[in-house]
Amino acid sequence: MTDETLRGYRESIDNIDAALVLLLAERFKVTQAVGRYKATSGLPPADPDREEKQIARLRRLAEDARLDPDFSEAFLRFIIREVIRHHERVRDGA
Ligand SMILES: C=C(O[C@@H]1C=C(C(=O)O)C=C[C@H]1O)C(=O)O
Repeated sequence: MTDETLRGYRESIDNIDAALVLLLAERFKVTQAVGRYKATSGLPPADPDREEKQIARLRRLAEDARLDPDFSEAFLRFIIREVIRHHERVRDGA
């Protein structure tokens, strides 16, 4: 690999990281709206059935994309944990 090749790879990594942050920001925008809806409707912050369906779907997608499904599951669970924390805060009026 040359320095020029490395520079090109890193340019791509920078773009991908930027896309990931923008996608996450959009996801949290939507989940915060869901949190407000749940709080006003008396629904619980977490929905384990929905989570398991999402995780199973993501694992299948990861396998198709040749990405480690365990890593994908851990990543999604990390995000969902943060979403539920937000929902609890909204429910508690914090
Ligand atoms: C966003 C929701 O709330 C929680 C967060 C989820 C997520 O981030 O994917 C999924 C289920 C819920 O535990 C939801 O119920 O749809």
